[in-house]
Amino acid sequence: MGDHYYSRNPISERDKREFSTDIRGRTLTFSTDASVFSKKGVDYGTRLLIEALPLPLEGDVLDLGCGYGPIGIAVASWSPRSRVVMADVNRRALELCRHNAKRNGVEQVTVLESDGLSALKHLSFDWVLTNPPIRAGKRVVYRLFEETRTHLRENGQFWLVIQKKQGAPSAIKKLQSLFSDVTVAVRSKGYAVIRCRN
Ligand SMILES: C[S@@+](CC[C@H](N)C(=O)[O-])C[C@H]1O[C@@H](n2cnc3c(N)ncnc32)[C@H](O)[C@@H]1O
Repeated sequence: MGDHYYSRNPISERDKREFSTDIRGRTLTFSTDASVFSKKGVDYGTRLLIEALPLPLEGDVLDLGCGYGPIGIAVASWSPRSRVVMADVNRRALELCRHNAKRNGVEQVTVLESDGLSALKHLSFDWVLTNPPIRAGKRVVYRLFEETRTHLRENGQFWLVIQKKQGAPSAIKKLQSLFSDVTVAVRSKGYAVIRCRN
């Protein structure tokens, strides 16, 4: 069985890379590796989500399924008054994320292994941000939506990006069953950035 980008302990041969990229006018440098999502550069949907956010963010932010860290690190670098938790199941991604946070001089981040929000039971957030693990399946993704709902503060916002062909219309229906206000903030090339409020 091969690795997935959502394996807990990827075993595939290492393929370490480093790239620098301009995000919202700031240059960030990331290391990536085999068995990590979008290892060759920041994913189109991820970038669209970061560009749509009303930065700087204030308060407690969760980057759910952080991968090597582009969302949480970009947000932290723009939002000195935020506290950012970055969580993933993939240990190789978490190791890269810790390295990348340091590499980009971002200090207010905590990187944690967590299946959904299971290791974050005692925490609540003003912002939850995700490019969800579609390949892990609808059951996992919808569970992440449900867990987010219970950990989002009253005036909190949940932002995610999803492709139409990967089930955006049914994801929006699921989100509408959980949140009172679900809006498509941006659409581009078949991707939708969705904002949910309680
Ligand atoms: C589409 S990738 C996005 C990665 C990164 N945020 C980015 O934008 O490049 C989804 C991430 O969710 C993680 N993931 C999968 N299942 C998860 C779960 N049950 N709990 C937390 N993270 C999960 C994967 O390991 C992967 O890193």
